Amino acid sequence: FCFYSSREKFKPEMLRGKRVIVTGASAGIGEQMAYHLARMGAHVLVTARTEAKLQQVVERCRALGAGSARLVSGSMEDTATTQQLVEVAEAELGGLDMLILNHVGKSYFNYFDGDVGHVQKLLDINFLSYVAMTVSALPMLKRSGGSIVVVSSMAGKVGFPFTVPYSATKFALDGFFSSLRQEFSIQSVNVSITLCILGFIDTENAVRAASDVLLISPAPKEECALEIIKGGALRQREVYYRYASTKLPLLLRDWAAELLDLLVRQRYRAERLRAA
Ligand SMILES: NC(=O)C1=CN([C@@H]2O[C@H](COP(=O)(O)OP(=O)(O)OC[C@H]3O[C@@H](n4cnc5c(N)ncnc54)[C@H](OP(=O)(O)O)[C@@H]3O)[C@@H](O)[C@H]2O)C=CC1
Ligand SMILES: CC(C)CCC[C@@H](C)[C@H]1CC[C@H]2[C@@H]3C(=O)C=C4C[C@@H](O)CC[C@]4(C)[C@H]3CC[C@]12C
Repeated sequence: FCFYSSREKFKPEMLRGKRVIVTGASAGIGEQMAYHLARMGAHVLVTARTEAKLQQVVERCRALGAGSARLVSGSMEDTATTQQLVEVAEAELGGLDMLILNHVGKSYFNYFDGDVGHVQKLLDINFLSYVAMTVSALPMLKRSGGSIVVVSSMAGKVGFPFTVPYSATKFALDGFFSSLRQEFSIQSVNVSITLCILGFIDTENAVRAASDVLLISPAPKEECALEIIKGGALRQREVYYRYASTKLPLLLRDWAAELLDLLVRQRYRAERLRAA
């Protein structure tokens, strides 16, 4: 009874007029999320480093019917970017309903090379900037009873080979945001936190990096983007996409970890990695 009665149905109208920040929106899943939000009539504020690409995304969002569309360009390593995003949301949108944290810094798909500096840099971009954005946007989200959506990965729940620095940053997100969700619950803070556990998705960067090595076909970024938005709008604690290839393998994780590790390794053709 509890299971079914708590399942509200998603309707695109849920996003109409909502004010949403999407990070990493110049490409891949973030770009597709911006288009879905635009079709639903949301006010979208997109961000990434490449201003020219963001300009095109904003134009397409307007054509698709967005309530409004704006951009802030800059690196998430830079606190000035987070500050500017929050200022634009406050001054031009009058607040914020949903913060979608999606960007990731460039890494390599190969054996860990021992570069500690790269791990540090990736933690700054993939983890610390998520924390900083959350802290800066929280007053607005508390006012609106809004939502934080954190895009993570199966690699943030299970150790996969060839993504050592990346995986560390994604595990960190789970620790931070799952702990924070508990505190919000204790303090009755009406801000939802949705952690998204994604499998292999067909974005340009991911396919280029990994498709040769992986014996898994990537899932479509358009559908992935929609499932993330749905989960955020319904205030779900976690989103699994695709469900069968993420949620089901996780059933093995705590009870048959060695078996899961073995099944994972069988899906990699390590001999095809380009020499590091
Ligand atoms: N694709 C996949 O197979 C999977 C993806 N995911 C997750 O989904 C999310 C999106 O992935 P995907 O769409 O593939 O990623 P992409 O590589 O396609 O896009 C990454 C985005 O982040 C931006 N970005 C990169 N570096 C910075 C920076 N320093 N500051 C600000 N923005 C930056 C890029 O724009 P710009 O270069 O202009 O700054 C771009 O818009 C990520 O969180 C990823 O971990 C999870 C599981 C699998
Ligand atoms: C065998 C099953 C239990 C499921 C396995 C799923 C595996 C294969 C999935 C889950 C998470 C995926 C990685 C990811 O999160 C993000 C990126 C960044 C991108 O730029 C390059 C591709 C990469 C490394 C993905 C590669 C494929 C991974 C490991």
